[in-house]
Amino acid sequence: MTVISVDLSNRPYDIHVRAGLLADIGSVLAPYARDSRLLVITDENVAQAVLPKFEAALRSAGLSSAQFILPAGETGKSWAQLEQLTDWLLEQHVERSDHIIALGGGVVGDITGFAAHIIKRGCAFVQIPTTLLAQVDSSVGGKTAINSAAGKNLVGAFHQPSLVLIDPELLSTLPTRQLAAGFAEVVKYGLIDDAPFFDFCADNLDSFFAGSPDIRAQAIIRSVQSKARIVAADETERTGTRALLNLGHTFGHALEADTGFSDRLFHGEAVAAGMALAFRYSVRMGFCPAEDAERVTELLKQAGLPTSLSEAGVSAEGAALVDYMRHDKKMSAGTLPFLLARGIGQTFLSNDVALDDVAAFLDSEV
Ligand SMILES: NC(=O)c1ccc[n+]([C@@H]2O[C@H](COP(=O)([O-])OP(=O)(O)OC[C@H]3O[C@@H](n4cnc5c(N)ncnc54)[C@H](O)[C@@H]3O)[C@@H](O)[C@H]2O)c1
Ligand SMILES: O=C(O)C(=O)C[C@@H](O)[C@H](O)[C@H](O)COP(=O)(O)O
Ligand SMILES: [Zn+2]
Repeated sequence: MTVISVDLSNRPYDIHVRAGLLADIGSVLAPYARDSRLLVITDENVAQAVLPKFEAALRSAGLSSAQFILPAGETGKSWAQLEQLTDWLLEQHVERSDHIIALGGGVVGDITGFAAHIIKRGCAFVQIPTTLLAQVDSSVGGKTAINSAAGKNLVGAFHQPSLVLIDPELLSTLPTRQLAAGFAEVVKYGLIDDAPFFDFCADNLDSFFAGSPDIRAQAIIRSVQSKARIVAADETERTGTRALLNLGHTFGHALEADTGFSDRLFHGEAVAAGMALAFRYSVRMGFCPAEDAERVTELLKQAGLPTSLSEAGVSAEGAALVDYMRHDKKMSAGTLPFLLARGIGQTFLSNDVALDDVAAFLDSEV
């Protein structure tokens, strides 16, 4: 087993990564149960694909669970679902000292973490991520949120999990399109500050998608190590370091909004198109060699991901997309800091981007 620590001074926690971990999860979770019982939040697909094995593992350790099952997909991250979820937790007489279990993808993890943050003014939670995206990104770092009418993740809180348990074997039931969406956030770590990891992703793409346990484990561990390092350096995105994890997201969240936060464009797919756009915009600004932007687009395309507005199914005008960006949480005193790149592995935050120019760039892309 690989254990990665998130070294936060006042609330450090561990991430366990091991193929086959699910079978032993009962004994790992036993210390987090009250009266041998756990409160588990999941979604309808995970309830089919993973929950039976999860419950069997709990039973073998003498534990039982009560479950709240969200609808699958981004609609699960809504005010309506948050209300139902918090009502259910109260019906279950959740206590502040309880650890709520998030068993699922980023949607389950984000809303469970937010519910845990607000219920009885805060209780603990454990992340058991079941998608690639959640294993490499959303389960680590404590960003929790729901979406609102104005945009993505606009209502939320920083609330760190107590423990993250990653079993790469859970990806065996994940549809290929979801695997590719998660792969975009894996590639992101290479693009931020780890060019050799970008090369690893390119060199091992076929093995990764073919299901090589070794390559998948390496990709997950390296991603989680990057995320843990960045989060520990800037837990609440105050210094600019954590903002690096937002590469591709200012464009991506606008694309998700334009496609209605729906299965027309998954989050990871929007991030892929957003990263390709961020690299091309960096070329336009004179920061990045065109060749690097082309390599980024090529790798994402090979993974089956969208790399342009049209491939993302977006036909909106640049000005309309920029209007979504005005809700970006990085916006400060009328300026939107933008993640740009000087090349692969050389992402930086720029305060010199004019939104009118971004709109013109987007119009030139169509
Ligand atoms: N908090 C963060 O730091 C952070 C980071 C990245 C993304 N996010 C958020 O995460 C969300 C996207 O997460 P996601 O891509 O995991 O989407 P998701 O949670 O919607 O899961 C994708 C799909 O896979 C299904 N699924 C999950 N596990 C499965 C399994 N093992 N086998 C079969 N099907 C399975 C789900 O039911 C769903 O239909 C977005 O809302 C995004 O904003 C948050
Ligand atoms: O953990 C972070 O910080 C990230 O930015 C990770 C992103 O992949 C993730 O999608 C995050 O939810 C986006 O953050 P937001 O603050 O733009 O909502
Ligand atoms: Zn993301």
